[in-house]
Amino acid sequence: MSDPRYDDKTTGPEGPEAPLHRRGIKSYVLRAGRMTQAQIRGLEEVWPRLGLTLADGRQDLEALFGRRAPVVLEIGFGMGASLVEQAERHPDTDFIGIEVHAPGVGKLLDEADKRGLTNLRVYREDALAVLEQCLPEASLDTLQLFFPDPWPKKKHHKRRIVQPAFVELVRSRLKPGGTLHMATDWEAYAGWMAEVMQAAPGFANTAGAETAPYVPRPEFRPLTKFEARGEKLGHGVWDLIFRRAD
Ligand SMILES: C[S@@+](CC[C@H](N)C(=O)[O-])C[C@H]1O[C@@H](n2cnc3c(N)ncnc32)[C@H](O)[C@@H]1O
Repeated sequence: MSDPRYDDKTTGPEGPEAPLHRRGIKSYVLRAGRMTQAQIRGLEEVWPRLGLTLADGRQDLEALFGRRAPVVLEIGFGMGASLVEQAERHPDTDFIGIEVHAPGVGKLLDEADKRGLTNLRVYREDALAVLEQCLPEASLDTLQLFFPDPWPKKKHHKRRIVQPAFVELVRSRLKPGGTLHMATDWEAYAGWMAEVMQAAPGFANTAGAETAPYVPRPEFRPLTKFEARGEKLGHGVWDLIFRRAD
């Protein structure tokens, strides 16, 4: 069955000027799916320790992690393998993941527990609500958005998470000098991201003149499930890293 997030049969170019109807429009589709025992264990047994909800309200991140450390937020971590890998590789950095897909949240929690990670917390919520309601201004060192749903059809472009209002919200949650790192294997979405970012006030592109607006694939970004899937399909990959400049 075709999936509108990837089905680009009627795609056509559209600029980033399309308005963001943030209220009521979702950048995701909730899919039903069977859960493995490990995923259920993650959601039931590990969630009370590492899970966060909108009802927890605005966070004090130093109090949450019990220390002052750089904070990385990842939106849409999928099954979470790359986020777990990063948290394990960087014990001196704190990580927050947001994902709406329950099996992915369960899998991430199960893995985080098995590896004894203490520097990772998870929301199973819409990332826009978490950004607005739970994360303080100027609190993040990095925000990662890896392989977001491309929504290729023109009529679905309004469901793309990267929109002018979204990046304005992201900017407010980044510390000055903090970075927004996006990656996609959809060339048209990469161009859209670049246009949105170049028009967004208060950001500077970190790309050098040779590769701008993109940066070479950074070695520190672990291969994600969707990147591997795109590679098999022969897709290219585009990384964009913009710094909050003010
Ligand atoms: C194409 S998948 C990529 C997953 C992962 N980053 C990877 O590269 O393997 C995009 C993910 O973003 C999640 N997502 C989309 N919009 C979201 C939102 N507003 N809040 C939280 N998660 C979202 C979807 O549920 C989906 O799992």
